[in-house]
Amino acid sequence: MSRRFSTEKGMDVPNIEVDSENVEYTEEHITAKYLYTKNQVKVEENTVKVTPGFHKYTFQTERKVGKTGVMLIGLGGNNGSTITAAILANKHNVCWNGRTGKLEPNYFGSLTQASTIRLGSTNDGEEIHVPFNSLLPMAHPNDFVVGGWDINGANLADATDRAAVLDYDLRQKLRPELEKITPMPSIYYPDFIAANQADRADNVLSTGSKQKDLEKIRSDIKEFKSKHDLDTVVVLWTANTERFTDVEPGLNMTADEILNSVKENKDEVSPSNIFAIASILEGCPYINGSPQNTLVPGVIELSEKHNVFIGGDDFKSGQTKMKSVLMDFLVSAGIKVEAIASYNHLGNNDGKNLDAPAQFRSKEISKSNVVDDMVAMNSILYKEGEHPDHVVVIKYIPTVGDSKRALDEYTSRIFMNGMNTIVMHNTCEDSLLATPLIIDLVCMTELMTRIKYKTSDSPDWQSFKPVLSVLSYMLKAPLVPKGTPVVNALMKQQRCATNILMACIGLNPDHDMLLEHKTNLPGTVSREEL
Ligand SMILES: NC(=O)c1ccc[n+]([C@@H]2O[C@H](COP(=O)([O-])OP(=O)(O)OC[C@H]3O[C@@H](n4cnc5c(N)ncnc54)[C@H](O)[C@@H]3O)[C@@H](O)[C@H]2O)c1
Ligand SMILES: O=P([O-])([O-])O[C@@H]1[C@@H](O)[C@H](O)[C@@H](O)[C@H](O)[C@@H]1O
Repeated sequence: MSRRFSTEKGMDVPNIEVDSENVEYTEEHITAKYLYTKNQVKVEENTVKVTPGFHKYTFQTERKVGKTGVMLIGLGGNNGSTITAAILANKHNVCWNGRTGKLEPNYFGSLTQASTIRLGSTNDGEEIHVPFNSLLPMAHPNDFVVGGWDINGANLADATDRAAVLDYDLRQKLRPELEKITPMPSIYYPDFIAANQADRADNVLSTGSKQKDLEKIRSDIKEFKSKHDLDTVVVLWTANTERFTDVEPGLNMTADEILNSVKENKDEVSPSNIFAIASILEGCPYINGSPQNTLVPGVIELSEKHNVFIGGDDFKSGQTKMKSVLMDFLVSAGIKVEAIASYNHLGNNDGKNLDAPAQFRSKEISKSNVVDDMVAMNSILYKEGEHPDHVVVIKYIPTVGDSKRALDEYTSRIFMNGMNTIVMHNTCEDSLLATPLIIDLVCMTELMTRIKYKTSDSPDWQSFKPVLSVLSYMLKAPLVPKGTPVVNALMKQQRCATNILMACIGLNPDHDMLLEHKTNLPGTVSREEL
């Protein structure tokens, strides 16, 4: 049985209050002492020695959610225009007539806005699940101030019509507000995106140098922040997929190198490199929603020097999201996936840009590496270096527009060398699946700017590491701090995010054991009595 907390419009989400001597609530902060348990493993020849570890943290979260701005690079694109329109529709509860009658706006598909977390159970066995965004004070998308840049100058009303993602009636109702929004001119270096995008580029900066481009973007961010009196600005790339840049000494291996490469106007510095640098220098978190390698070592070092969050790469919205669930299920079940044929066709401008080999290659990389961790976790099935055959195909078929058709075939070896084939057809409404992730990326990033921690070894408050790997759930190719394992399995990523939020209010992670229903549960003890 599970109680339903209504999150109907106008109803507040439940107020979570943790009753523990280890959690303190003040006007400004929630401060929680947390015992982090971690098994330390040591492999000695054929012996695996495991030592249960206990690590004391104190997390502190600022309760005041600041006024949050979102600056989208690619504001006029399918994702950019759709998220802007959807926020307006939700904020003003704009309903519209669809094929099936009156339709209401929602944030379905967003982890932070439409998922729940199991807190535990009551004494009479009632399971209590609460909205994800009720655990800690979080920004609400309705309150986002949205702006940004685009190499195309269409206003957002024309852009949503061009995208044709949202229903016509809704677009018409939102037109008066949307047409007031026009993207700021952006950086356009033709070599980085497909040549077929050239006819879109009518709203480009012409400062004459990459250094001046950097200075202009920095001033755009400054001006946006001050004009709207913002506490936090998150800059997010949802512009076209760029080709990969070279990564080499002297170019972008260190913060100084990449700053010098900008000054020296080097060809290999991409528009997205410049946006990332500008954001970091303005103290604004930068998120890469596309697959290109914007976050080169020099940009990462710059974020570490300035202690500014960065995250990426490539929204995990449909076909890859399904892959990161199916592969986890199959391999965890001891089923050896030996071939994955991953094809899709789409007809939006993203698909048009990906029709060019260099841009497709960026996407192929992010879509292919997603199985690596799941293969690596089962050496019974896969020998050292063994991988499933895995092909990724993307074709551009204008007729289908944003309604991407994904066709996947998983061929696996099963018991006694039988073979099993799973075929899936998944109509991924690309922008309607990706834009809730933009909300989650911004909400989680803004929250992380308000969380500090200290430990028994380091008594000074510090923030999480600048490479924000807690965002992995939303991303195909998660960027992680050096030396960190890359986790792509979707449920592990979701548990990671959920349990970090639970830890920030001093709660235990949900381990699914439900011993209370399998044994006679003993009374609770304090940690000291353990
Ligand atoms: N399901 C999804 O939609 C999904 C999933 C994962 C990743 N992505 C990535 O998100 C990005 C956007 O997807 P989309 O469907 O909105 O694409 P889109 O082509 O509709 O929008 C991209 C926008 O970026 C603009 N642009 C290109 N270069 C720019 C620059 N240098 N500065 C500013 N604007 C620039 C274009 O004019 C366009 O309006 C793509 O890179 C895509 O690969 C999308
Ligand atoms: O997230 P996902 O559905 O696996 O991947 C999608 C690709 O299949 C699609 O071809 C591309 O246009 C989108 O940008 C997105 O990356």
